[in-house]
Amino acid sequence: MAAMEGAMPTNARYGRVLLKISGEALMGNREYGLDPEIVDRVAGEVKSVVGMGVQVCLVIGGGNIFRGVSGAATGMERATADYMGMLATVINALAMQSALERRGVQTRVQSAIPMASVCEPYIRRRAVRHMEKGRVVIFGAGTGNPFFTTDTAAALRASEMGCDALLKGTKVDGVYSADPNKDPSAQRFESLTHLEVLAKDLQVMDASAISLARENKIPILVFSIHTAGAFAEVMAGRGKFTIITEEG
Ligand SMILES: Nc1ncnc2c1ncn2[C@@H]1O[C@H](COP(=O)(O)OP(=O)(O)OP(=O)(O)O)[C@@H](O)[C@H]1O
Ligand SMILES: O=c1ccn([C@@H]2O[C@H](COP(=O)(O)O)[C@@H](O)[C@H]2O)c(=O)[nH]1
Repeated sequence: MAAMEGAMPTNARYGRVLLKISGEALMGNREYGLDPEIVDRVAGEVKSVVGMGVQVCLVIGGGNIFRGVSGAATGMERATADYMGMLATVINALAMQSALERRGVQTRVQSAIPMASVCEPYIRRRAVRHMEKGRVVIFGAGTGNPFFTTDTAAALRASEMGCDALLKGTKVDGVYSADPNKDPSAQRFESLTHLEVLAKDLQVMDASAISLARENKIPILVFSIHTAGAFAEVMAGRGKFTIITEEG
Protein backbone atom coordinates (compact mmCIF):
# COMPACT_ATOMS: atom_id res chain seq x y z
CA MET A 1 0.00 0.00 0.00
CA ALA A 2 1.45 3.38 -1.01
CA ALA A 3 1.62 5.94 1.79
CA MET A 4 2.07 9.69 1.65
CA GLU A 5 5.42 11.01 2.88
CA GLY A 6 5.08 11.59 6.62
CA ALA A 7 1.46 10.42 6.78
CA MET A 8 -0.23 7.06 7.18
CA PRO A 9 -3.73 6.53 5.86
CA THR A 10 -6.29 6.53 8.68
CA ASN A 11 -9.47 4.49 8.30
CA ALA A 12 -8.77 4.09 4.60
CA ARG A 13 -8.73 0.67 2.96
CA TYR A 14 -6.43 1.86 0.17
CA GLY A 15 -3.26 3.97 0.22
CA ARG A 16 -3.33 5.26 -3.36
CA VAL A 17 -6.44 5.53 -5.50
CA LEU A 18 -7.61 6.90 -8.80
CA LEU A 19 -11.06 8.51 -8.81
CA LYS A 20 -12.79 8.65 -12.20
CA ILE A 21 -15.54 11.26 -12.22
CA SER A 22 -17.96 11.33 -15.12
CA GLY A 23 -18.21 14.69 -16.85
CA GLU A 24 -21.99 14.45 -16.84
CA ALA A 25 -22.02 14.15 -13.06
CA LEU A 26 -20.45 17.65 -12.88
CA MET A 27 -23.22 19.11 -15.03
CA GLY A 28 -25.91 18.96 -12.33
CA ASN A 29 -29.31 19.86 -13.76
CA ARG A 30 -27.79 21.80 -16.61
CA GLU A 31 -27.94 20.56 -20.19
CA TYR A 32 -24.28 21.32 -20.86
CA GLY A 33 -21.05 22.31 -19.13
CA LEU A 34 -20.20 22.57 -15.45
CA ASP A 35 -22.23 23.44 -12.37
CA PRO A 36 -19.68 25.32 -10.19
CA GLU A 37 -21.47 24.29 -6.99
CA ILE A 38 -21.15 20.61 -7.87
CA VAL A 39 -17.50 21.01 -8.88
CA ASP A 40 -16.84 22.71 -5.54
CA ARG A 41 -18.70 20.01 -3.59
CA VAL A 42 -16.77 17.22 -5.35
CA ALA A 43 -13.53 19.10 -4.59
CA GLY A 44 -14.58 19.00 -0.92
CA GLU A 45 -15.06 15.22 -1.17
CA VAL A 46 -11.58 14.84 -2.63
CA LYS A 47 -10.11 17.05 0.10
CA SER A 48 -11.67 14.81 2.79
CA VAL A 49 -10.00 11.73 1.35
CA VAL A 50 -6.64 13.51 0.99
CA GLY A 51 -7.10 14.41 4.66
CA MET A 52 -7.31 10.68 5.45
CA GLY A 53 -3.69 10.40 4.24
CA VAL A 54 -4.66 8.77 0.95
CA GLN A 55 -2.78 9.56 -2.27
CA VAL A 56 -5.39 10.61 -4.83
CA CYS A 57 -5.30 11.08 -8.59
CA LEU A 58 -8.25 11.98 -10.79
CA VAL A 59 -9.51 11.38 -14.31
CA ILE A 60 -12.54 13.44 -15.32
CA GLY A 61 -14.71 12.56 -18.32
CA GLY A 62 -15.80 15.05 -20.95
CA GLY A 63 -19.40 13.99 -21.62
CA ASN A 64 -20.74 17.27 -20.17
CA ILE A 65 -19.03 19.15 -23.02
CA PHE A 66 -18.32 16.89 -25.99
CA ARG A 67 -18.29 13.21 -26.89
CA GLY A 68 -16.51 11.97 -30.01
CA VAL A 69 -19.36 9.68 -31.05
CA SER A 70 -21.78 12.63 -31.07
CA GLY A 71 -19.46 14.65 -33.30
CA ALA A 72 -19.00 11.66 -35.63
CA ALA A 73 -22.80 11.28 -35.82
CA THR A 74 -23.00 14.78 -37.35
CA GLY A 75 -20.54 13.80 -40.07
CA MET A 76 -17.28 14.93 -38.46
CA GLU A 77 -14.24 12.66 -38.83
CA ARG A 78 -14.25 10.43 -35.74
CA ALA A 79 -10.61 11.03 -34.78
CA THR A 80 -11.08 14.82 -34.95
CA ALA A 81 -14.24 14.57 -32.85
CA ASP A 82 -12.35 12.44 -30.31
CA TYR A 83 -9.59 15.06 -30.04
CA MET A 84 -12.32 17.61 -29.27
CA GLY A 85 -13.60 15.25 -26.56
CA MET A 86 -10.11 14.97 -25.09
CA LEU A 87 -9.77 18.77 -25.03
CA ALA A 88 -13.10 18.87 -23.15
CA THR A 89 -11.58 16.71 -20.41
CA VAL A 90 -8.76 19.25 -20.02
CA ILE A 91 -11.36 22.00 -19.44
CA ASN A 92 -12.92 19.86 -16.69
CA ALA A 93 -9.48 19.09 -15.22
CA LEU A 94 -8.65 22.82 -14.98
CA ALA A 95 -12.02 23.56 -13.35
CA MET A 96 -11.40 20.85 -10.74
CA GLN A 97 -7.83 22.09 -10.17
CA SER A 98 -9.16 25.57 -9.46
CA ALA A 99 -11.85 24.25 -7.09
CA LEU A 100 -9.34 22.10 -5.19
CA GLU A 101 -6.79 24.90 -4.88
CA ARG A 102 -9.47 27.27 -3.55
CA ARG A 103 -9.88 24.69 -0.78
CA GLY A 104 -6.12 24.63 -0.14
CA VAL A 105 -5.40 21.28 -1.80
CA GLN A 106 -2.19 21.19 -3.83
CA THR A 107 -2.69 19.89 -7.35
CA ARG A 108 -1.03 19.32 -10.68
CA VAL A 109 -2.80 18.80 -14.02
CA GLN A 110 -0.96 16.53 -16.46
CA SER A 111 -2.25 16.27 -20.01
CA ALA A 112 -1.73 13.33 -22.36
CA ILE A 113 -1.77 15.90 -25.18
CA PRO A 114 1.09 18.31 -24.39
CA MET A 115 -0.06 21.92 -23.90
CA ALA A 116 2.98 23.54 -22.32
CA SER A 117 1.44 26.87 -21.42
CA VAL A 118 -1.59 25.31 -19.71
CA CYS A 119 -0.37 22.34 -17.68
CA GLU A 120 2.33 19.70 -17.34
CA PRO A 121 2.70 16.95 -19.92
CA TYR A 122 1.97 13.44 -18.66
CA ILE A 123 5.18 12.03 -17.16
CA ARG A 124 4.55 8.86 -15.17
CA ARG A 125 7.36 9.12 -12.63
CA ARG A 126 6.67 12.79 -12.07
CA ALA A 127 3.00 12.05 -11.40
CA VAL A 128 3.97 9.40 -8.83
CA ARG A 129 6.30 11.88 -7.12
CA HIS A 130 3.56 14.53 -6.95
CA MET A 131 1.29 12.05 -5.20
CA GLU A 132 4.00 11.01 -2.77
CA LYS A 133 4.22 14.70 -1.82
CA GLY A 134 0.47 14.79 -1.15
CA ARG A 135 -0.54 16.60 -4.34
CA VAL A 136 -3.65 15.56 -6.21
CA VAL A 137 -2.74 14.79 -9.81
CA ILE A 138 -5.51 15.37 -12.37
CA PHE A 139 -4.94 13.53 -15.63
CA GLY A 140 -6.37 15.38 -18.64
CA ALA A 141 -6.87 14.46 -22.31
CA GLY A 142 -7.66 10.81 -21.61
CA THR A 143 -5.13 8.42 -23.09
CA GLY A 144 -4.15 10.99 -25.74
CA ASN A 145 -5.48 8.65 -28.43
CA PRO A 146 -8.75 8.80 -30.35
CA PHE A 147 -11.14 5.82 -30.24
CA PHE A 148 -10.66 5.48 -26.48
CA THR A 149 -12.64 6.81 -23.51
CA THR A 150 -11.78 8.28 -20.14
CA ASP A 151 -12.84 5.01 -18.46
CA THR A 152 -9.95 3.32 -20.27
CA ALA A 153 -7.69 6.28 -19.47
CA ALA A 154 -8.64 5.84 -15.79
CA ALA A 155 -7.77 2.12 -15.82
CA LEU A 156 -4.52 2.86 -17.68
CA ARG A 157 -3.39 5.61 -15.31
CA ALA A 158 -4.45 3.57 -12.25
CA SER A 159 -2.25 0.73 -13.57
CA GLU A 160 0.69 3.05 -14.31
CA MET A 161 0.43 4.77 -10.91
CA GLY A 162 0.27 1.44 -9.06
CA CYS A 163 -3.08 2.41 -7.52
CA ASP A 164 -4.65 0.06 -4.97
CA ALA A 165 -8.13 0.78 -6.33
CA LEU A 166 -10.00 2.53 -9.12
CA LEU A 167 -13.15 4.34 -7.99
CA LYS A 168 -15.84 5.41 -10.41
CA GLY A 169 -17.92 8.28 -9.03
CA THR A 170 -20.96 8.59 -11.23
CA LYS A 171 -24.70 9.35 -11.24
CA VAL A 172 -25.74 5.88 -10.04
CA ASP A 173 -24.91 4.17 -6.73
CA GLY A 174 -23.44 0.98 -8.13
CA VAL A 175 -23.57 -1.57 -10.91
CA TYR A 176 -27.02 -2.85 -11.90
CA SER A 177 -28.25 -5.78 -14.01
CA ALA A 178 -29.24 -3.14 -16.62
CA ASP A 179 -28.95 0.64 -16.91
CA PRO A 180 -31.07 1.79 -13.93
CA ASN A 181 -31.82 5.06 -15.72
CA LYS A 182 -33.56 3.10 -18.45
CA ASP A 183 -34.86 0.00 -16.62
CA PRO A 184 -36.50 0.66 -13.21
CA SER A 185 -36.58 -3.11 -12.48
CA ALA A 186 -32.76 -3.39 -12.70
CA GLN A 187 -31.18 -5.14 -9.68
CA ARG A 188 -28.14 -3.68 -7.92
CA PHE A 189 -25.06 -5.86 -7.28
CA GLU A 190 -23.04 -5.61 -4.06
CA SER A 191 -20.03 -7.31 -5.66
CA LEU A 192 -19.00 -8.78 -8.98
CA THR A 193 -15.89 -10.15 -10.63
CA HIS A 194 -14.30 -8.32 -13.55
CA LEU A 195 -15.18 -11.36 -15.70
CA GLU A 196 -18.87 -11.23 -14.64
CA VAL A 197 -19.09 -7.56 -15.67
CA LEU A 198 -17.66 -8.49 -19.06
CA ALA A 199 -19.78 -11.64 -19.50
CA LYS A 200 -23.02 -9.87 -18.50
CA ASP A 201 -22.06 -6.92 -20.74
CA LEU A 202 -22.84 -4.43 -17.94
CA GLN A 203 -22.37 -0.99 -19.48
CA VAL A 204 -21.35 0.98 -16.41
CA MET A 205 -17.74 1.06 -17.62
CA ASP A 206 -16.07 0.21 -20.94
CA ALA A 207 -15.04 -3.39 -21.47
CA SER A 208 -11.46 -2.30 -22.26
CA ALA A 209 -11.25 -0.51 -18.90
CA ILE A 210 -12.59 -3.55 -17.04
CA SER A 211 -10.13 -5.85 -18.86
CA LEU A 212 -7.16 -3.62 -18.07
CA ALA A 213 -8.13 -3.41 -14.39
CA ARG A 214 -8.55 -7.19 -14.32
CA GLU A 215 -5.13 -7.81 -15.88
CA ASN A 216 -3.52 -5.55 -13.28
CA LYS A 217 -5.62 -6.93 -10.38
CA ILE A 218 -7.10 -3.52 -9.58
CA PRO A 219 -10.45 -3.53 -7.76
CA ILE A 220 -13.10 -1.13 -9.12
CA LEU A 221 -15.62 0.52 -6.79
CA VAL A 222 -18.66 2.20 -8.35
CA PHE A 223 -20.58 4.74 -6.26
CA SER A 224 -22.73 7.86 -6.57
CA ILE A 225 -20.66 11.05 -6.49
CA HIS A 226 -23.90 12.91 -5.68
CA THR A 227 -24.21 11.37 -2.20
CA ALA A 228 -22.57 13.77 0.27
CA GLY A 229 -19.50 12.23 1.92
CA ALA A 230 -19.65 9.14 -0.30
CA PHE A 231 -16.02 9.16 -1.47
CA ALA A 232 -14.64 9.12 2.09
CA GLU A 233 -17.27 6.56 3.17
CA VAL A 234 -16.40 4.22 0.31
CA MET A 235 -12.71 4.60 1.13
CA ALA A 236 -13.49 3.47 4.67
CA GLY A 237 -15.47 0.48 3.33
CA ARG A 238 -18.84 1.96 4.31
CA GLY A 239 -21.75 3.44 2.38
CA LYS A 240 -23.29 2.22 -0.84
CA PHE A 241 -21.11 0.94 -3.66
CA THR A 242 -20.52 -2.05 -5.90
CA ILE A 243 -17.08 -3.60 -5.70
CA ILE A 244 -15.59 -5.43 -8.68
CA THR A 245 -12.67 -7.72 -7.83
CA GLU A 246 -10.98 -10.87 -9.11
CA GLU A 247 -12.91 -12.99 -6.62
CA GLY A 248 -16.22 -11.03 -6.59
N1 LIG B 1 -25.40 -2.01 -15.71
C1 LIG B 1 -25.30 -0.73 -15.34
N2 LIG B 1 -25.17 -0.40 -14.03
C2 LIG B 1 -25.04 0.90 -13.66
N3 LIG B 1 -25.04 1.94 -14.53
C3 LIG B 1 -25.16 1.66 -15.86
C4 LIG B 1 -25.30 0.32 -16.31
N4 LIG B 1 -25.40 0.36 -17.68
C5 LIG B 1 -25.30 1.64 -18.04
N5 LIG B 1 -25.17 2.44 -16.96
C6 LIG B 1 -25.06 3.90 -17.03
O1 LIG B 1 -23.68 4.20 -16.96
C7 LIG B 1 -23.56 5.52 -16.41
C8 LIG B 1 -22.16 5.66 -15.85
O2 LIG B 1 -21.33 6.10 -16.78
P1 LIG B 1 -21.29 7.66 -17.19
O3 LIG B 1 -21.91 7.79 -18.54
O4 LIG B 1 -21.83 8.49 -16.10
O5 LIG B 1 -19.82 7.93 -17.23
P2 LIG B 1 -18.84 8.21 -18.42
O6 LIG B 1 -19.41 7.89 -19.75
O7 LIG B 1 -17.64 7.50 -18.05
O8 LIG B 1 -18.61 9.77 -18.25
P3 LIG B 1 -19.05 11.04 -19.13
O9 LIG B 1 -20.37 11.50 -18.60
O10 LIG B 1 -18.00 12.01 -18.85
O11 LIG B 1 -19.06 10.61 -20.56
C9 LIG B 1 -24.64 5.60 -15.36
O12 LIG B 1 -25.10 6.90 -15.17
C10 LIG B 1 -25.74 4.67 -15.89
O13 LIG B 1 -26.83 5.40 -16.45
O1 LIG C 1 -8.48 8.41 -24.32
C1 LIG C 1 -9.46 9.05 -24.74
C2 LIG C 1 -10.39 9.63 -23.86
C3 LIG C 1 -11.44 10.36 -24.37
N1 LIG C 1 -11.57 10.51 -25.72
C4 LIG C 1 -12.66 11.37 -26.25
O2 LIG C 1 -13.13 12.27 -25.25
C5 LIG C 1 -14.55 12.12 -25.08
C6 LIG C 1 -14.95 12.38 -23.66
O3 LIG C 1 -14.58 11.27 -22.84
P1 LIG C 1 -15.68 10.38 -22.06
O4 LIG C 1 -14.96 9.17 -21.61
O5 LIG C 1 -16.78 10.05 -23.05
O6 LIG C 1 -16.18 11.22 -20.95
C7 LIG C 1 -14.84 10.71 -25.59
O7 LIG C 1 -16.18 10.61 -26.02
C8 LIG C 1 -13.87 10.61 -26.75
O8 LIG C 1 -14.38 11.29 -27.85
C9 LIG C 1 -10.68 9.93 -26.57
O9 LIG C 1 -10.80 10.04 -27.81
N2 LIG C 1 -9.63 9.22 -26.06
